[in-house]
Amino acid sequence: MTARIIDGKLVAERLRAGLAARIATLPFRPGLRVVRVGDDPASGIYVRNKDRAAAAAGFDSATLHLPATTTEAELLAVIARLNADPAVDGILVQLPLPPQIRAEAAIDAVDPAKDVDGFHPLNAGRLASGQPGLMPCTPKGVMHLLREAGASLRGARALVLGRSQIVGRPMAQLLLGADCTVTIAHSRTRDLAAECRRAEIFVAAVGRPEMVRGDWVAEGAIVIDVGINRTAAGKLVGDVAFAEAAARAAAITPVPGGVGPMTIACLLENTLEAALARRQG
Ligand SMILES: NC(=O)C1=CN([C@@H]2O[C@H](COP(=O)(O)OP(=O)(O)OC[C@H]3O[C@@H](n4cnc5c(N)ncnc54)[C@H](OP(=O)(O)O)[C@@H]3O)[C@@H](O)[C@H]2O)C=CC1
Ligand SMILES: Nc1nc(=O)c2c([nH]1)NC[C@@H]1CN(c3ccc(C(=O)N[C@@H](CCC(=O)O)C(=O)O)cc3)C=[N+]21
Repeated sequence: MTARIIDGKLVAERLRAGLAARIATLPFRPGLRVVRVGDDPASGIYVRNKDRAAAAAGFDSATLHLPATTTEAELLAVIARLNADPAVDGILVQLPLPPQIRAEAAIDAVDPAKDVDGFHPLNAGRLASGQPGLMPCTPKGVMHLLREAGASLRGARALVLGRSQIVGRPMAQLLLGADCTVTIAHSRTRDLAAECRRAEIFVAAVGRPEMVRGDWVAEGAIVIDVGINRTAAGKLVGDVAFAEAAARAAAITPVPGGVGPMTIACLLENTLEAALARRQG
């Protein structure tokens, strides 16, 4: 089998065009503020792409770039100001943060109604309880791509490789909500390759370049590669060995041009959703 390539860039463009059309009818511009502390290079790509996409879709978007020496108290003060600002609908605190700042403290400080990352424990709890709320952008983007690929999810065996707070866990919750039979694999999983081979829907979010080999992939599986890893040569590669996996999968996402652009489109979708909920009750 040779896999169909799921074009995340194209799906993201369509999603953003739909958001732009809805925003054009509103009497206000949804406000997004990204807070970046220091100069983590991976965050640089994300912030640049996001700024461009937000402006083009009609958002009132800005990035607050704080020095790497910012204290936790200073960051919390910035977040408090954004929480109180009525023009701000969405707040994203870019991760990772420098070592003197606890990520948990920053995440907990964001008003859950403005938490467009969906990382606040209230929103994570809503997701785990099957209640509506702001959902993390990357897993939400993956669900869009699975629908786009025509995946039949009800009763399907899904495996999520990775159990991080920001990708793996919420991903598993969304798949469960879509009636998949979900396995979560991680660094302590026994017989990892055999577990992976059972999956009809395979989502890799492990952060290890090309760790998933072709023979870990079931014939006809749908493979979603969340990983974004930069090689020594400066090239971006996913968590999946693409050519090997594509020889067995029914459909697969590339890196770049797969999940990454969907994360940004879903961030904008969440910002519009937060704005409508806040301003129109
Ligand atoms: N496309 C996008 O928009 C985004 C992409 N990413 C990318 O996704 C990837 C994952 O990110 P994130 O979830 O934040 O990463 P984390 O490092 O937080 O989590 C990695 C997970 O993978 C597991 N893991 C690590 N090594 C192994 C191994 N050898 N075998 C099995 N499991 C392993 C860890 O297990 P354990 O819990 O046991 O330690 C952990 O649960 C990265 O490449 C990141 O750059 C992230 C966010 C957005
Ligand atoms: N609070 C917070 N929320 C996040 O969602 C968050 C974060 N912090 N920290 C960093 C990670 C990483 N991340 C990316 C999103 C999109 C691309 C992206 O657009 N990638 C494109 C382009 C890559 C390129 O051209 O270099 C692609 O994969 O095609 C990359 C990386 C969001 N993250």
